[in-house]
Amino acid sequence: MSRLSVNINKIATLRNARGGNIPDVLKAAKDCERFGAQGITVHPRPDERHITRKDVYGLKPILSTEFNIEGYPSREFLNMVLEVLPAQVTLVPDPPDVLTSNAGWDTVADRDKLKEIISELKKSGIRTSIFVDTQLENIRGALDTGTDRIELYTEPYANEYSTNRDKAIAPFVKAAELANSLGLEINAGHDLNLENLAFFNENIPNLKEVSIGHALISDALYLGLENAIQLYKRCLK
Ligand SMILES: CC(=O)[C@@H](O)[C@H](O)COP(=O)(O)O
Ligand SMILES: NCC(=O)COP(=O)(O)O
Repeated sequence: MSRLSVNINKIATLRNARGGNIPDVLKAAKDCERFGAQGITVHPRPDERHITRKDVYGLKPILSTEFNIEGYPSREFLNMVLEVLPAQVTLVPDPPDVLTSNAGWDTVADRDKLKEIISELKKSGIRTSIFVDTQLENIRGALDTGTDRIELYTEPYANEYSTNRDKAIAPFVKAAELANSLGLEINAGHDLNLENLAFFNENIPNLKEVSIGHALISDALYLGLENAIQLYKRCLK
């Protein structure tokens, strides 16, 4: 069964809109765990538009499930995660001003840089994952970086799902089969939702974990957080 890590960025977006502490991001993270989340994901960005450094430090001691921190590996980011020591760090190649993540790593061109960073993180006992698209050379290249896992960037799947879901899933199945054969573990995320998640999970062999934020928190406005988390988990059975 694949595990659900709830990305709480959007709860912080709402909080930051007024500058106070409503909603309380740390409490929301604990509530997500209580409602069944098997992990909490955050993606602190340099402008702290949602998750702040303070949130990252505040979350670590209170979480009882897997803490996954995503981000671009600037020296500042690396120093923070090496202090906080989450269970998993997901490296994402985002420039600082990007609206949201929109590409995976070029694992061939960035191999040496990724290798060095991944080795540093692994020495501290942190599991590593790198955000990648489905190009097979990027999956093969991921192996050379020494990463434990890849996170498949699922926006192209989500975009095509409603027009042709078989076509949408095909490159992901190929990428997952190759990753499995290389011994790379597989996570996935970006724009997964209640409509497209079950089909993705059914078709991707050995999918370890999905991280979902935007759609799940949006659904929670209508369904409530507990119901939303339970409905997403049902798609992962
Ligand atoms: C790597 C990834 O797909 C997610 O972390 C996504 O980038 C969420 O970030 P935002 O919430 O800032 O859009
Ligand atoms: N790694 C993907 C993630 O954490 C959440 O992405 P999204 O569901 O907000 O698109």
